[in-house]
Amino acid sequence: MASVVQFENVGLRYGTGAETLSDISFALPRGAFTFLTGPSGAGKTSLLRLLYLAQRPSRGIIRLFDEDIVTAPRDRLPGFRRRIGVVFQDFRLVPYLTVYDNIALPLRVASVSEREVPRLVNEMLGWVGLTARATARPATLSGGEQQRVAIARAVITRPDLLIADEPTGNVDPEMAQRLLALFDTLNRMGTTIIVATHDIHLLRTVVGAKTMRLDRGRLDGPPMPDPSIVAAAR
Ligand SMILES: Nc1ncnc2c1ncn2[C@@H]1O[C@H](COP(=O)(O)OP(=O)(O)OP(=O)(O)O)[C@@H](O)[C@H]1O
Repeated sequence: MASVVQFENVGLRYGTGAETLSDISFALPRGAFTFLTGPSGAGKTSLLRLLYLAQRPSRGIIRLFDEDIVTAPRDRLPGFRRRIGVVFQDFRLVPYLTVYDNIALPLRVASVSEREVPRLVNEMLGWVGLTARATARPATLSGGEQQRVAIARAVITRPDLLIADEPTGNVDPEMAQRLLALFDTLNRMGTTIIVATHDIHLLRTVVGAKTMRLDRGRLDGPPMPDPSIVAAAR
């Protein structure tokens, strides 16, 4: 597989208005760690929605795992989705399930043996510092705790592609570092990662990560190494 993600001249228009995304072309090689930045309203969430197949482009070609997902038959889409972990900006936890069962959900969807589930879920609970809240329901958690559940749920199956929309927006800097370290570990095991963020401090934390910048629906250029990291390496 040459690239996990490939966009060629992708455009997205909601309704009849102006294009929200225009002429988007980039590739994410397997194992890449990429930050997507840009001002509010630039189109970051829209680009991620195209990536996790919640939205079809108005034009252009999108390939995921070397397959054209725009022309792929509908029954192929669940197979693509199972290989993708998503951390949504608004978390989207299942309100009537406990923290434990929210995190276990993707394992159960993937029919992982129930004997394996406790070990995997408890490991993730430890990583995100929520062991003591395993039996709580999402509504009783703080925003930052909900965000950590959302992250644990997204990474527990070790997806081929992890897409995260402002995954550290609700946590303190120390927890942000810890979550980034979790992403970094996953990345070293082969997961391709794309993280949309406003947080410029975050961009400096992952050595080797590249940054793509969106401005009013257009990419500034191909993925570039973060200049601060290049400078630090010299
Ligand atoms: N479902 C939709 N229907 C119509 N317009 C939309 C829809 N979703 C987003 N937009 C518009 O598309 C533009 C880009 O929005 P998007 O949420 O992708 O930006 P963003 O860069 O993620 O912003 P933020 O950093 O504030 O989350 C905005 O002008 C927004 O109003």
